[in-house]
Amino acid sequence: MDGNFKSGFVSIIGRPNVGKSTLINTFMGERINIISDKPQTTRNTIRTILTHEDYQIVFLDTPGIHKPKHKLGEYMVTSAVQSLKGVDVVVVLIDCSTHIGSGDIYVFDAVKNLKTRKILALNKIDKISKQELEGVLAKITLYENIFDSIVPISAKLGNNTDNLINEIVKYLPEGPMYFPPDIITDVPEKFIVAEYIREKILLLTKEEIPHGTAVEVTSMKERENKDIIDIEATIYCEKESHKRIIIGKQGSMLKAIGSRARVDIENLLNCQVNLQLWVKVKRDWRDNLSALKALGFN
Ligand SMILES: Nc1nc2c(ncn2[C@@H]2O[C@H](COP(=O)(O)OP(=O)(O)OP(=O)(O)O)[C@@H](O)[C@H]2O)c(=O)[nH]1
Repeated sequence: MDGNFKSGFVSIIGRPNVGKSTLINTFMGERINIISDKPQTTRNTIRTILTHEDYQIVFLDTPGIHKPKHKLGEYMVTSAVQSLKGVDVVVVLIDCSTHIGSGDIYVFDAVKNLKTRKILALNKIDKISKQELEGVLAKITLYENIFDSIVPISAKLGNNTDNLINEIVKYLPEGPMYFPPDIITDVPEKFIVAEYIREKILLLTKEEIPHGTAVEVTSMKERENKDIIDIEATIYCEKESHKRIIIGKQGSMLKAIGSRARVDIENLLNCQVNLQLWVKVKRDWRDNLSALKALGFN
């Protein structure tokens, strides 16, 4: 570098499940955003800040772009497209281990006319052969004029992700440090704690339950003179039958969710945690605007 500090905002977009959160976590070397193999895991735009002596990148992790089915879906798409305005670089992520289809083309169309610099990152190359990658690259030539750079990566294994960072930095303007160097996210701890709990629900329950849940951390208190934090959180679900599943036989499911979440939260907060979980039914919360607001979706 020539000594001039570069900084800017970078949006990572792509259809659900392509690996956006995994990529940010790999860049950061820490688990910040929740990851699951079920699509539509990320609901809010989360800012993650990567500071290096020569640059600072503020990543915006956006909900996957997809065709909205209900109000929460609409919110997620609006949030994704909104985040493209006013950023310095857009990284479009696709999963090249699956067929490049209308979902990806929908994303290409969404960015086509943006003046912003655009990088296409072909993710999950660890899942395909060299030959298959060549096939993907050949197919992509149809769209390559949309992008300033094309970079194949494996977000999960960290393959070629340094190169992607270099490409991003190349397009960043000279600028100030927006956040102090030790700040890695502007999301309150409460939100991350709630996301960790939701991640365990996604991991441990099946079918319609995961997307019908929201988690609210209602209290986080440090015990006086003790290195222990008491946390209370409420899991909202849509039906009585879901509530029964989330609680499980004699509370076994809730216990499993709680103990796994607790390990992650203790790592995050670096101290002992006492976690109390409650389950409540809030019918149709996904279509209810005031319920969405109460749960932090603005
Ligand atoms: N094999 C492989 N799997 C990956 C890679 N990147 C992500 N995954 C997996 O793909 C799944 C989805 O990853 P996420 O990072 O949650 O995807 P996302 O795009 O943030 O998903 P949404 O939040 O739903 O939009 C997870 O099971 C990841 O482990 C990769 O490079 N290789």
